[in-house]
Amino acid sequence: MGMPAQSDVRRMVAQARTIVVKVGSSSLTLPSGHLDVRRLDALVAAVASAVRLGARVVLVSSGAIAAGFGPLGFASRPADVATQQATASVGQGLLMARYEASFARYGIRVGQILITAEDTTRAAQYRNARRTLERLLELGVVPIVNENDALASNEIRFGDNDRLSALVANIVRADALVLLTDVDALYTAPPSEPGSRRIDYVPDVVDALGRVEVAGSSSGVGTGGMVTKLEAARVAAVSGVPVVLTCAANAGPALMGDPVGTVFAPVHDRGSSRRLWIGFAAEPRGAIIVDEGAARAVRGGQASLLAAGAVEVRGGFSSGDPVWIDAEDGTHLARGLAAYDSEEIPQMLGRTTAQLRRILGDDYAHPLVHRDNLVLV
Ligand SMILES: Nc1ncnc2c1ncn2[C@@H]1O[C@H](COP(=O)(O)OP(=O)(O)O)[C@@H](O)[C@H]1O
Ligand SMILES: N[C@@H](CCC(=O)OP(=O)(O)O)C(=O)O
Repeated sequence: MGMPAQSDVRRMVAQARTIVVKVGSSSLTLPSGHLDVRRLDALVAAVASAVRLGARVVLVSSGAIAAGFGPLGFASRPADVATQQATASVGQGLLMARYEASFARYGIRVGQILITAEDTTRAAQYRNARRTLERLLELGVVPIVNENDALASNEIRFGDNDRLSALVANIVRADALVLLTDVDALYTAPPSEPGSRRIDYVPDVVDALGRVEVAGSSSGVGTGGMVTKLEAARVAAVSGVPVVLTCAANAGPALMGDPVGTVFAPVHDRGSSRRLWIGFAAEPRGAIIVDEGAARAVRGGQASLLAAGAVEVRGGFSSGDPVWIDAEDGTHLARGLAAYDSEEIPQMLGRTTAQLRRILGDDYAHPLVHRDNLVLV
C-alpha cells in the first residue's frame, strides 16, 4: 500500500460507515468531579448527526471515575484502587443516565458494554463482544463502551481507554477511529513546551512514534496522556483503520472528515478481524522456539510453522491458545495459534511430517502453527 495523500485519508474518514469514537475524561467532566453536561450534550449532538446520516457509531467513553468522585464528596480523583473502583461504579451509572437522556433527544437508544482487558485476550469473549456490538449496531443503537473499572484487577487493566478503543475498532471492523481529547491535535512536543508545533497529517505512525515528544496526562482526571493515544493510533493504523485525533469540541467536523486535528493514515491493508486479534489482542501463553531455517520461512510470511524447524517449547498452553514464535536469540518473529497442547509438542520437535506420521500417527502430521493462524510482528 503506497503512502496516501492527506486528502485521501480525510475522505476515508468522511465515507466511514462504522466509526469508533473515543472520548476522554477531561472532555466530559469538571475538575470538581462532576459531569460537564453541556459538553457531554454537545458530543452527543455531533454523534447523533453522524448516526442520522447513516453512520454506525460505537462510543468508547471514559469519565466514570472523573464523574463519580464529586458526588461521593471527594475533592480529587481517589488514588487507591478500591476507592477508584467504588467511584467508577457510581460514576458509570451517572454517565450512562446522562447519555441515555441526551441521545433520547434525537430518538436514539444507547446500550452499555463494560469490557475487561481479559475479554479482549480470550477468543470466546472476543467473539461474544463482537456479536453483541454487531447486533446493537444493526438495531440502530449507539453502544457505549468503557472498561469494567469496578471489577478490573489492577495488574491487567487497560487503565486508559485509548488502547481499548483501538481494540474495539478491530472488534467491530471499524472504518475510522476518532480520538477526542482536550488538545486540538498532536504536537511535536507537549503543547505547553515553547516551540511545539501542530501536526495535521501523520502518513506513517510507526515513523512518527520516534519523532514526536509525548508526555502523560496533565489534566488531573485523564490517565494515558499522548503516549497511549499514539499507541492506539499505531494499533489502528497498522490494522488498516485511519485515525483522527482532536479535541471533543471538534467532534462534529472530525466525524464529517473535515480537516481538523491530526489524521493518521492506515499503514496496511485491513486484515481479517481474527488475524488482528492474534496480532494485537491475544495474550501469548507460551513460546515455540524455531531454528534459523524456520525463522526465515516464517518471516517470509507464507509458511506454516512445521515441527521440523522447532527446537523448544516454553510455557503451558492448550491447542488453540496464542503463542509467540521466537528465534533462538529470543527475538519475537510472529504470534500464532498453537495447533497442539504444549505437552504434546516436545515429542514432535525436529521431526519431518513423514516421520511424525510414521511414529505418532496422522493426528500429529500437521504444522505446529498453520499459516492462516500466524501473524508476523
Ligand atoms: N506531543 C503532544 N501533543 C499533544 N498533546 C500532548 C503531547 N504530549 C503530551 N500531551 C498531553 O496529552 C494530554 C491528553 O491526554 P489525557 O489527559 O490523558 O486526555 P484524555 O482524558 O482525553 O484521555 C493533553 O492535554 C496534552 O497536555
Ligand atoms: N475507565 C476509566 C477511564 C480512565 C481514564 O482516565 O481514561 P482517559 O480519560 O481516556 O485517559 C473511567 O471511565 O474513569
